[in-house]
Amino acid sequence: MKILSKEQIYEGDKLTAQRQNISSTELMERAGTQIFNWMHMRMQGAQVPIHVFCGIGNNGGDGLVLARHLVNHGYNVHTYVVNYSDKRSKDFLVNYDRIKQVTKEWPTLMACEEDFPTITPEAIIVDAVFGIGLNRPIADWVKKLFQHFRASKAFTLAIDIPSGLQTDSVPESENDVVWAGYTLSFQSPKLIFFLPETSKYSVQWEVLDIGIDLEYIYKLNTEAELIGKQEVLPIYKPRKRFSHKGSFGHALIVGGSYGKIGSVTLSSKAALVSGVGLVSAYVPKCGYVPLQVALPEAMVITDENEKFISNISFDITPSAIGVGIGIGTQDETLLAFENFLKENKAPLVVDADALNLLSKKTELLALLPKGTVLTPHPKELERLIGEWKDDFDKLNKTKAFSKKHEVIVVVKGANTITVFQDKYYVNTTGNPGLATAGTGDVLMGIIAGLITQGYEPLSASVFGVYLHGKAADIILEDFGYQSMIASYVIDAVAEAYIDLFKQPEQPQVSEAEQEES
Ligand SMILES: NC(=O)C1=CN([C@@H]2O[C@H](COP(=O)(O)OP(=O)(O)OC[C@H]3O[C@@H](n4cnc5c(N)ncnc54)[C@H](OP(=O)(O)O)[C@@H]3O)[C@@H](O)[C@H]2O)[C@H](O)CC1
Ligand SMILES: [K+]
Repeated sequence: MKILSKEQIYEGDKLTAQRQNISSTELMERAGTQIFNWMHMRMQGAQVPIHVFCGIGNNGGDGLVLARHLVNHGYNVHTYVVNYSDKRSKDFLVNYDRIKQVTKEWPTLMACEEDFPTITPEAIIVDAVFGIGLNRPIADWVKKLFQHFRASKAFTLAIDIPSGLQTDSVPESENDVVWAGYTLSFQSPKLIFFLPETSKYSVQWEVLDIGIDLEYIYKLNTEAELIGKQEVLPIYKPRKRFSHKGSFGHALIVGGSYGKIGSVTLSSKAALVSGVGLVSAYVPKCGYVPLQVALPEAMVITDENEKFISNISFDITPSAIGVGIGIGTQDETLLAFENFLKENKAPLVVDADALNLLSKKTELLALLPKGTVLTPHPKELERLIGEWKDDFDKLNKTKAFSKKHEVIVVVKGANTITVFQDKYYVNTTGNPGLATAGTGDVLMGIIAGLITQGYEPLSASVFGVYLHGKAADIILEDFGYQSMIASYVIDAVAEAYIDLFKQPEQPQVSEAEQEES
């Protein structure tokens, strides 16, 4: 799913109105009605107090449409206009008139703290104060209103985006923002739903379809894309009936040091379950027995050194190489890595300590083949690109780094983001159970394994991140967040592949809709 910028969203509204020959007021009616349908399906007329707080722009206008429908359906609704400016939008005014026609209880105008209503914890707050039009610091009393929402402990439903957030920046203080339990977003999810610093403001989100012109969306090139099953299915390469193990390449996993051989075992096994034909592991001598015992499917090549890698040399021709897990940052290993990079022609995935070696000697970056995949966790990323001010700065710096060195950077996190050239691929699978030893080794093995099978490095990264997260989601039911370990994730990769071809569940249909049909 494409993640549109604010400018692209406004453009989509305009084009839709033109091409469908509807007014912006009608588009707002669709938006507000969709929110109403969503609530009505869940609430079925329940008399819970609903407080709808509307700003004076189009986000507020959506709120007024919703409030009118709630009134018309007999809900216990209170509507407020948060009067932070005199410059009301045209469609806000149209809907301000319309709601006055359906109720004697006109919206309450609010202009200072004294106007705040009491909100009980069992009430529902609808936040339609600011949408994507927020463009400057917010008045103090409005910030206080947001804090009043939070202090009430009432369930908060944000329309389009939690008020106080902008689509392309991180707020200065968490007190300046509405903390929404749920956000119903129009047309496109917002990038801030997926970034570590801003995702907490919208615990859950959903996109509502308001009928934006499909051709416009289809042709649009967006900076960010959300990666789910629909996006990875076209990447998947079906197997031919007459294929054999030679058809799926030979992966080489280079890594390990004394006490850290397990990382290579995990990566090699992950490469195997991703579908490679052959896997070899290159480890220091001390890794020979453990690997042969733990993973009989793998072949093992040993370094001349007992405890760490000192000279990466082998006489096989791997289709792709994954390097770095458990390798350490010894000077001898750095030299071995440098010599390896000077000779190597195979596509590469670089992880863990090999990333730290790159940060230690940045000249090595020039030796990476084009399209090399780097898979840093936040600390490793910081060593590569330097400190960042906030999540947007981090993404911009990563993008610049990716362009400069012509590499793909997989920024690992709750929503792993693969960055390549001008684009962000935001993954949707995975869960906090993955915050455990060895899961990074598994991811590296899967990505290296996919490249080995002939996937382009970018596709392998996006698909690999998806499969890895999906495997973790599948085993969540059995192991929970606490007891999930990396080996179980490997075991579930098979199920993650199979899940690609499962039919989606039928959407939930409300009783009201069933009766109508
Ligand atoms: N396709 C869609 O997604 C649709 C979305 N809709 C809804 O429209 C909003 C965006 O509406 P907009 O009117 O552009 O903006 P807001 O409602 O967010 O803000 C209103 C105006 O407030 C001014 N502003 C901005 N920041 C501040 C501030 N800190 N203090 C005071 N005032 C501020 C600004 O106007 P200025 O001219 O004064 O700069 C804003 O324009 C979107 O989020 C959806 O909810 C449509 O209803 C349907 C289609
Ligand atoms: K809002």
